[in-house]
Amino acid sequence: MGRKFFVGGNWKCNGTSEEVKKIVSTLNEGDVPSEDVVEVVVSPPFVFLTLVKSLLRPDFHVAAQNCWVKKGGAFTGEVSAEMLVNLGIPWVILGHSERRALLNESNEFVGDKVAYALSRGLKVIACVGETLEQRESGCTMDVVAAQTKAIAERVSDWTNVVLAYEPVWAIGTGKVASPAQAQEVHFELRKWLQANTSPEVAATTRIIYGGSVSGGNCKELATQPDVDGFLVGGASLKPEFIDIIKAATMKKNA
Ligand SMILES: O=C(CO)COP(=O)(O)O
Repeated sequence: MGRKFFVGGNWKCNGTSEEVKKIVSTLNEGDVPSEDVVEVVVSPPFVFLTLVKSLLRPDFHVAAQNCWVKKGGAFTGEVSAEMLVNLGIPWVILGHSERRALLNESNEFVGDKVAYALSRGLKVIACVGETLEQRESGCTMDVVAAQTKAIAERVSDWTNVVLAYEPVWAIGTGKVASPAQAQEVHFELRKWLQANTSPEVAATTRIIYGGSVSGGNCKELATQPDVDGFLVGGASLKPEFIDIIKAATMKKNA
């Protein structure tokens, strides 16, 4: 089906310029599979985007962690999709659960952002995921389907979308979803795409997992048939990010 393994590193709101340079130099020295096997994208805070882009090895790419929902203008504190394009930043993460929860980004707002960013030529890592309460009350699929639906209603071409399943209860908690739990939701999401977009979109869209991914648990997660890569938080700031990128070879051999 040709879904190239995808590993994203979400640095969140971390780092000084010295720390950022150190992380980049570790990444640049890392021995990882070729671009044919794995697509690697790192996402520093806005203020470090150009620094990282200028220092980072050419086979790794850069993502912003957010962008504004429409054309720039009188929106103090926001960064527009046009600005990212202007700086040559190819990717943006949208709909991260931290923004949904802390900044009240609704499904519709995230859907609008995804559509606008794509329309400007950005590639999008769109995040979905349920809270612990939602999982425990048995509505995981309802939640992630509603989040995905708000995107699907606004987007017809999924070529430049990577869907990140990030259960909120697994983010930054050290409580990783089991490979079976991740596979179950990824399988259901793919089924949802099949029914609500097209069989082709379902077969080709990468669905990546995020939530306490580490050098220790990445291999087993990577062997799951519907896990097409990872969105890594904490571990993406450490040398073990290289090991997580290498999990791509598990997929090839799986
Ligand atoms: O939110 C995440 C990536 O976007 C996951 O964060 P952690 O890997 O730190 O749990």
